[in-house]
Amino acid sequence: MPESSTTLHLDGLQIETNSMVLLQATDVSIAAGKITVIVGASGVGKSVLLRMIAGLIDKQDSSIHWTGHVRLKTSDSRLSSRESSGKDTLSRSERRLLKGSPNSGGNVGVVFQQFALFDELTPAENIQFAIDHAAGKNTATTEPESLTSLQWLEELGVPALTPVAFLSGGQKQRLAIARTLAANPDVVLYDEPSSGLDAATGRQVASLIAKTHRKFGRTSVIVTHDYETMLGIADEVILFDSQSKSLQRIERQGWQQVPRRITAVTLPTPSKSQGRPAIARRTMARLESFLTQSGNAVLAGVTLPWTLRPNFPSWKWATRFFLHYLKLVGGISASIYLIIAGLIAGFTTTYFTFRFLPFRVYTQPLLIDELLSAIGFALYRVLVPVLATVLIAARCGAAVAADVGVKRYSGSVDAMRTFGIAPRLYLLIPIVAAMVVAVPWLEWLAFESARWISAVTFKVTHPEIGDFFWRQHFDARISESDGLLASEAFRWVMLKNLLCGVGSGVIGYYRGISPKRSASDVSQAITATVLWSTLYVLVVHFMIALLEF
Ligand SMILES: Nc1ncnc2c1ncn2[C@@H]1O[C@H](COP(=O)(O)OP(=O)(O)OP(=O)(O)O)[C@@H](O)[C@H]1O
Repeated sequence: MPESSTTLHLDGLQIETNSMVLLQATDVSIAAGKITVIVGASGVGKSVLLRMIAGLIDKQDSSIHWTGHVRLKTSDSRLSSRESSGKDTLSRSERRLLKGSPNSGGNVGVVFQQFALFDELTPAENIQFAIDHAAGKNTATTEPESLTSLQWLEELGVPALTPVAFLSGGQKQRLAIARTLAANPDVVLYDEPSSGLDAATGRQVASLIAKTHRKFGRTSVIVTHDYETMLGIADEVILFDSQSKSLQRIERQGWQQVPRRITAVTLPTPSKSQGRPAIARRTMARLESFLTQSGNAVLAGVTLPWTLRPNFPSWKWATRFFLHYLKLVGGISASIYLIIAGLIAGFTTTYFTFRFLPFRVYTQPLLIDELLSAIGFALYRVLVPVLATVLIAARCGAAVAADVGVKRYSGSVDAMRTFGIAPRLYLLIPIVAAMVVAVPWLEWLAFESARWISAVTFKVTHPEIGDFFWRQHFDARISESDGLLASEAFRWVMLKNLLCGVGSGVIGYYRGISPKRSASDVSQAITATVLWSTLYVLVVHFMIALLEF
């Protein structure tokens, strides 16, 4: 059996939330190559501790504060090379997130309670993703694994052809374990691996963890309140004591007493500020969150060009995510949506302009050619761009916010971080690139539909005049003499498309990626994206119109 030589040290660790202390300054070492089970009552802070060890809680996090250090130490000289070989793809804020944590290069893998799998990828692709991002790592385990993704699936008994969404809870759990191990981390953290499973399945999961631990040899840490299931496979047990708020190592002879020593968490008495009327508290919290998010939005806008530098760890995966987002924002449903919008705009402008022309019998013969070129001009330069980009901002911005929000809520974004990958690389940049490609395409579809229906409408309402006349005048002020693509009009339209598309994608991304504690946070992110991105698009059109005309 290969054995990990990596010990995990928690030095002077103190963790508190805004309302209570979870852990008093604590020093603990977690033995290399062993299974350590951390048990504690529900709500004592086990998941927060695990997220902290995994480098997923920023020291500047507004709701959880921690001090102290988490260190990985190998018994040979390989640690230093591991630390310096961590893939440097993280943005400044993400590097700050991992500062003080050992997980800057994917050294600590996490099997998340909610599995945190990528639903849009197949089971094999989920594992390949981990393998590709573990490649080149100088491992501290004695035998680096070189299984292929299909071998991992076979090893853990996960069906290769079933989409991730259709796997059972137990199969997802096994896939999550396989994916974490495939990334070749030194330390594997398991977050409540038996939660939500019946007793028999919980025991199966425990023996699977023991089996993979024996076979692949990592330092394993299981955080659980299900001591009955997990004590059976433990080498070491640490109690997260809710009274003393400390981590206490329990010697083997004391394990039988663990159930008695797990005591329910005492909820904190409300502090003075919490004693304020609920409405005042909620209003203050909302105002604070609004100001923080507005500040973050301005900062994100200013640093965007730097954030978008494409230093991908793998172009293959960047392309894979780009294609996912291209389908999401520019696929069939979005295309049909924009075609319908174009048809409505083209029909209404053409039909109603002539239908409600004042003193029609006299004015139409005089104005008909001018009116047609004005309709063409207005549709091309203003109406279709405004309509299309507003609809795209709402439809595609919401799709982006929903996709990223669900990834955030389900833990997939955290999973990416534990592989040492900044989410901006495979989420933000592919989203922006997909918008840059999709928005001109969707706008073109909308305009061509408007143009076509305008011709049909004119032909039906003016059968005596005919096609040629319509074409001659509708296009008169669109393409000008230097050809459509080289024309100034085209450049203005493209500028509006790109500004609106990129902005809507960025708003959707940042709304989606902000912390999500419940499903309603995801729906709020979607609503806010629709609101802010449509408003942003209208402002862009207004500002550009001032320059353009
Ligand atoms: N992001 C956060 N901001 C503020 N408080 C938090 C946050 N996450 C967790 N808490 C609080 O920290 C405490 C510990 O939560 P945690 O989820 O770690 O408990 P746990 O021991 O894992 O419980 P369980 O076994 O029921 O999952 C809870 O009171 C929780 O409300």
